Amino acid sequence: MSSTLTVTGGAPLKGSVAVRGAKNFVTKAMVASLLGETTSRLRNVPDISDVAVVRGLLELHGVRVSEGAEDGELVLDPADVEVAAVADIDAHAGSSRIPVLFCGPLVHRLGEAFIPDLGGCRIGDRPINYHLDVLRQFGAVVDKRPSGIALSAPRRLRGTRISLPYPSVGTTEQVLLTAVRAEGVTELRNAAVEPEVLDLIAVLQKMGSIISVDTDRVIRIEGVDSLTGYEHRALPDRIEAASWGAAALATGGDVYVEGARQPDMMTFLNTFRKIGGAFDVDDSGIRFMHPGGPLRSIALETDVHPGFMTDWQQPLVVALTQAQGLSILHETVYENRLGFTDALVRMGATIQVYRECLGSTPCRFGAQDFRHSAVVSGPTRLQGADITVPDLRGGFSQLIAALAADGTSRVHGIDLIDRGYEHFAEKLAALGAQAVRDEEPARV
Ligand SMILES: CC(=O)N[C@H]1[C@@H](OP(=O)(O)OP(=O)(O)OC[C@H]2O[C@@H](n3ccc(=O)[nH]c3=O)[C@H](O)[C@@H]2O)O[C@H](CO)[C@@H](O)[C@@H]1O
Ligand SMILES: C=C(OP(=O)(O)O)C(=O)O
Repeated sequence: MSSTLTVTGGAPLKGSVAVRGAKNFVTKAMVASLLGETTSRLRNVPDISDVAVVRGLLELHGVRVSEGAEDGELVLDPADVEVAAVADIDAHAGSSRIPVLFCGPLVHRLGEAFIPDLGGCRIGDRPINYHLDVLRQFGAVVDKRPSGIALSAPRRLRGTRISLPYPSVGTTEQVLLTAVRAEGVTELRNAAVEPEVLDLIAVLQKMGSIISVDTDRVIRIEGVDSLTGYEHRALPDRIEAASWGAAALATGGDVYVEGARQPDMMTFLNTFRKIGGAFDVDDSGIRFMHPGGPLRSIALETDVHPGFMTDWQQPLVVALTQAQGLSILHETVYENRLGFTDALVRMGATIQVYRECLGSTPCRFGAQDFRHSAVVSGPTRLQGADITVPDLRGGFSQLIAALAADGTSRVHGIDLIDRGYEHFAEKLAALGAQAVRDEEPARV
């Protein structure tokens, strides 16, 4: 089955929604529980499908996962971690990218690991060469097979000196989850320092790790012999929060996002204000508003933290279709994250996609054949359309376009949006949107 949302647009979103823990942190903290000798408790866990996928994979490896006393609390007991059957693991292939982070913890615990083919959003090639290179540096033997990757370690993994070619979030997490129980010290240069990475470091420190985050993207980890479980409240999802902010702006609305946290969203808020959006920060969240009057076009370049997040780009582009003049967009993190604009063009947006780097800094994709820059010309009225969502953020972006558009849209394949947006159809209803979810046979 695949789900469809029928959206009748044209009305501003107004009201309040709450965001819980970040998809891009919670799933990693769940994996970290594999490293502990005792039970972990993770709070503020959202009800999204990526959490369910990681839970299933942990359970296959013998971790007992149950709900805690508090709503959104997971209790993870790793007392009986075991080697899972490859056939069972195979069933998880293709649904999430998190399995690759099981490598270090499983190799420490069991001396071996099998990782299925990865899923996640198709927004580029998404190789895992950095991951495999760092695992080899720690002393793991990596064997690529048709259905996944088998890892083994003839002896305990050893700390090492690593310099990443690019500050990859996932590879930084791979290094952290592996180095904490390796023998000796690991020094990681050119590390990612996204807030979700820092929250993972906080979890690992609670478990007994010794990790310092130095200046200039250098992280030092002193390996220890054993770790305990942790208790932790996940940081809020700054991508979901920004997505609701973008939806408020594009629809001319006013949305209070309970749980949104300003320090993690500074760069988004600056951009939001430059476009002409207004916001108010209080102790419990952020209110995002369209203050009336025309929106302004901007030049926008995505980058690693503290730059403008690539995951914010897709939702915000819809607001740019409503801004006066030409906005220039340069996507520098993923080579193929502008495909979602095709549907926006069908809905009446004027967006031209280019292979050249249109930003101030030439990026890794400039010399290659990737359509990774765009010019958005506005404002244009959007019309409802039949859309099949291409990926998680692109899908939410198209949903925003449907909400801003005149007429009715049918948005197919919204199960992809369930990966990272908790109960979004209910939240839309709470904001006054006319959006009805129904199931239909999968489209082939
Ligand atoms: C589950 C999760 O947390 N996903 C986030 C994570 O993805 P993820 O951790 O997969 O993203 P990375 O930071 O690793 O990827 C950044 C860039 O490095 C490249 N690369 C990465 C690894 C590798 O082995 N080889 C390689 O070439 C990628 O193709 C991409 O061009 O960070 C991204 C960048 O903030 C976010 O958009 C994703 O939402
Ligand atoms: C790209 C994303 O996630 P993933 O890495 O899980 O595909 C995202 O959250 O936008």
